[in-house]
Amino acid sequence: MTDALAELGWQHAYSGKVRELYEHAAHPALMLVIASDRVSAFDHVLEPGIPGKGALLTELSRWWFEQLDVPNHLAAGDDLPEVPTEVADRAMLVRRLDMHPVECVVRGYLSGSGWVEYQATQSVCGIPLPAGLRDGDRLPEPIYTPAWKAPMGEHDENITFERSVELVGAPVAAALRDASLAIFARASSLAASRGVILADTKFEFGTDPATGVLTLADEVLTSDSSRYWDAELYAAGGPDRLASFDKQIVRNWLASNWDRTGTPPTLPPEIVERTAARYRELLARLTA
Ligand SMILES: C[C@H](c1ccccc1)n1cc(-c2ncnc(N)c2C#N)cn1
Repeated sequence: MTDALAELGWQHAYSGKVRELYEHAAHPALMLVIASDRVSAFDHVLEPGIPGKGALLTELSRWWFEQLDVPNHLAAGDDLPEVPTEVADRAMLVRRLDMHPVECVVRGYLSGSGWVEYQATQSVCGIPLPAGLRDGDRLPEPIYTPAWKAPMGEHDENITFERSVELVGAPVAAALRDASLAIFARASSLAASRGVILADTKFEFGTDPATGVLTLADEVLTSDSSRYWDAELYAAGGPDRLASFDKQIVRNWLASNWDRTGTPPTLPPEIVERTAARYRELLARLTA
């Protein structure tokens, strides 16, 4: 695949856990984001990949970009560089932005790093919350809980809104917050109409150097950048109420087959296929 990319002038620029970023010398204002079939859990990239995951999450990002009435980084126009057919269904051709070093996290429910911080401080990112909340509880209203983008391989660090002002300046910090909360409201409402809870998500924004417009970047509202729960399971309140729509099968299998030391075991074919089916199901339910 990399030969086909190189033959078309694409040069590898950056590797994430599950995605790659490419540049093109003849098209400096464009970049290519390619999603792999790799899946990560417990901070490990697991083997084997999940067939179709990259394409399914790319399709979900594209669909959300269409649903959201905000400027986004998807490239359009005539003189676009060719993308190899081998990766086309899991690739996004995007405009190069001046990226802001803030992970714009919005939480409608208390979970993950928010739950950890809440237990210690009864707040998240400096936002005080009611006492007595449990892991997975719905918050009185969605909260904006930014994080500082840590270097590759390190955990992002939850920061206060005031710290984000120091990082990007007051006007951009306020615009990031307002845009993130507005998009989350729209997306969580649409997901709810499909019986899916959008518990939390992470947006990334940049400023378009050609126009100065704040622009939604990266992947958007995928199950890699968001927590999606099944609304019926959540309402039932059972042990699966916080089951990640796509990764719970993997997490449950690892919990019973790995002691969390060393590298995780290879996933058996049945777990791989059931997980692939869940990715397909999530896309089908959200985009129905
Ligand atoms: C974190 C993320 C990433 C993606 C894919 C693989 C590894 C990392 N990333 C996105 C940019 C980026 N830079 C300039 N303009 C853009 N439109 C984008 C985007 N999207 C830089 N890094």
